[in-house]
Amino acid sequence: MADATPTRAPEGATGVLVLASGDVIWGRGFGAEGEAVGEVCFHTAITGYQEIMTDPSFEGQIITFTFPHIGNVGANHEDVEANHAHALGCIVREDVTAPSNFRAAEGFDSWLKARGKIGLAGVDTRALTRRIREGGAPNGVIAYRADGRFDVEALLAKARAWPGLEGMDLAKEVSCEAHHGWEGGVWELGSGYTSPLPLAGGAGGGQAPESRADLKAVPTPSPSRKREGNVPHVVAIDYGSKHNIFRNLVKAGARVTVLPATATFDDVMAQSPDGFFLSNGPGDPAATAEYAVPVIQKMLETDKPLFGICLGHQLLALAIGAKTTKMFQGHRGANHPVKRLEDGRVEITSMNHGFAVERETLPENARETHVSLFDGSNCGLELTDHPAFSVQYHPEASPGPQDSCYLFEKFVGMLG
Ligand SMILES: NC(=O)CC[C@H](N)C(=O)O
Repeated sequence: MADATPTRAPEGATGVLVLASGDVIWGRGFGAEGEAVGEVCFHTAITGYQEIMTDPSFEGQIITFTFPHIGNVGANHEDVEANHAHALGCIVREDVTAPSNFRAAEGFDSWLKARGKIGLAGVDTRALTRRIREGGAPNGVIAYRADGRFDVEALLAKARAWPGLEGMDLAKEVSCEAHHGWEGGVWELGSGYTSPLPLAGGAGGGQAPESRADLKAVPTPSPSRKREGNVPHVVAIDYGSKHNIFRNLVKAGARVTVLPATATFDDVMAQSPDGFFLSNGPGDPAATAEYAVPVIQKMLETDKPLFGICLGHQLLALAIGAKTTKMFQGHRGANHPVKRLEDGRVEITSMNHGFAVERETLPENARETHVSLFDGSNCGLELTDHPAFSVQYHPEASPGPQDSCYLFEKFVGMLG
């Protein structure tokens, strides 16, 4: 890593990462040309780069993949967790090779390019990861120019001017615009996405990929259809949700209606829910809390069950008076062990968070249910006076292990 001086790119370098500290890391650009500023984090998952790039929780972040071979199974139309790619870009060790997989529809390079996302290859990702582990997740700019001409001073100024994720509300920006019904279950080998509920227009085989427009075309079931066929109705608040959460709720037997992050309590109740779901999402939970917490507090005044994941967990904690804090480097990977305190069982989980709930601030009516076996941080809570619980990790996997899928069944089972 060299000091930031306005230099020409070294021979062959078409991409660069400029950190706010002044570190300049050269590499080879791929995907879309351009530049983007955000927080640089690292992710330890070995598979699932498409799900990771499309996870809306990564809005505002540039992902360093610690696994050296990223992109070699290409990209397909199914492994997406939202209708857009949300991570700003990715940093990888080896160049992306031609895809080799029966499911690949195109290369990872062209997939990123079509979504305006920047890739940087040829980086010593171990050194960068060590830097993040020791110094915390830095702000930085990732840039790709095929002609290799960069104004490093300007990129550095941009990295330094970026205010950082703390205090930033991004949920509103990635949430859906209007409420819609969710259709479609989980993916299965051989059949693709299952569709336990009929799809709009009679199309079978799961929701169309990467098309929020298609989702909007699905008529929202009228509240009068609530409990139709004894299917419990979950109203989910979309703070930047991953699709696999909704697929798992459907698999567990629920009907799901998705509402925007800014939905009011009246909007929620107009859907006649049997239970509430609070989704994952990007940014600082304390910033999103300004409009989310009053709604959640009203939800807790009803007798209906509530379940939250990741940002949803943090927002539930804030709604009951606890506090959240920015973590030093965050947790992002598909192998994070978590201990379930009730019986000591260990769940290997998928994680992606940069903020955490401060356990000491949990009120008397909340009980900690899960802790991280990596650093002891809080990973779950339940209320003792209300049927509400939440987890910091991602039981829906995508990517990652499915040890914690039982939580969807637990929640839907509570809906009575
Ligand atoms: N995956 C998530 O929901 C992330 C929550 C929050 N934005 C965090 O980084 O901690």
